[in-house]
Amino acid sequence: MHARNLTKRFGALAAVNAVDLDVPRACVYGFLGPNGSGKSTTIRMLCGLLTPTEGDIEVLGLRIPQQAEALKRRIGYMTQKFSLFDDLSVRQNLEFLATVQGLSQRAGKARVDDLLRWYRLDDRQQQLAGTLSGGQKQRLALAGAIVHEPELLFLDEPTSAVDPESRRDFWEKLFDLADDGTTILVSTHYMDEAERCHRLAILDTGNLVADGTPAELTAKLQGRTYLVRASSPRQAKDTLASHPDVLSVAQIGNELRVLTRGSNADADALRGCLDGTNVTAEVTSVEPNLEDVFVVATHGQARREEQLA
Ligand SMILES: Nc1ncnc2c1ncn2[C@@H]1O[C@H](COP(=O)(O)OP(=O)(O)OP(=O)(O)O)[C@@H](O)[C@H]1O
Repeated sequence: MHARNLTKRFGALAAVNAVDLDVPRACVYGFLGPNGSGKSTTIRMLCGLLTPTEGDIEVLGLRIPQQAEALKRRIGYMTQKFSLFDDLSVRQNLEFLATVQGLSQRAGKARVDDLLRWYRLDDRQQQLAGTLSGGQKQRLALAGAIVHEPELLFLDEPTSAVDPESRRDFWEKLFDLADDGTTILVSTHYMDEAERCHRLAILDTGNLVADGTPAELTAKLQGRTYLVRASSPRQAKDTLASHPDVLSVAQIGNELRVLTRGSNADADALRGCLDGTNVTAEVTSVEPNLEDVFVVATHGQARREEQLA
């Protein structure tokens, strides 16, 4: 799947701005970004639900939106709203979707039997979908999205409404699908989920601000992350945050995680910054993580906007 110069404007707002994307087959590709950064809008354009203002899209060898009709049967789409029929049973939901996707009654029944078993819903097949727990609804929605064995699956924040164990379980299912050759594009707010993806794109105010494997993205931040254990974390935080080379300081328990703008501000510079205050502190260099990548990627954009304003 490829997109070039993908742009969507709603009036004066560029919800998605000149985004280039390349998603390899059988890859779990993550889409990360703050609220309103354009993740859903991008996904909707890629699956042919929304027409771009500008740009070219090729999905599974088809030009989108021109060939969106031919794409429909080959993709699955699931959002956080799960789009289930609450008044139909678990089995009826899946059988309905199988019919909509053009499976014969026999093939549909066999496929639904398999899905109910794989997604551990076989003992609940007569239960109304509206009465399932969040995690069960999510499994049913995923089963529904893949009833026609799509080659490509779009998942728009599929785990927002479920507990951590259900999220983990859900991701196991995604990797099973990817192992079988399904390409998965998934948007998320959760760093632990982003960490699991084969590749990631970070969006901010409609712009693609970073992309690569999680390891590539974190490697770029080597030498910029520090842990500070201070006698007075709040005071140390205020002092460090005012240093021009410090991009962010986050308090985690009694420790501070400091992210610098470049390798100019090293551990000695941070210690120097706290000299002259009555705070005693221990500063150590730590490995960057994806949250750091996210902060850098989204801060950069905010800064550019400040400069433009
Ligand atoms: N149909 C529309 N008309 C006008 N503005 C829209 C429309 N759809 C989306 N937007 C705007 O485009 C921007 C991007 O929205 P989008 O839903 O793609 O973001 P998102 O990254 O998916 O956010 P979230 O994580 O909150 O779901 C937002 O400012 C939103 O208000």
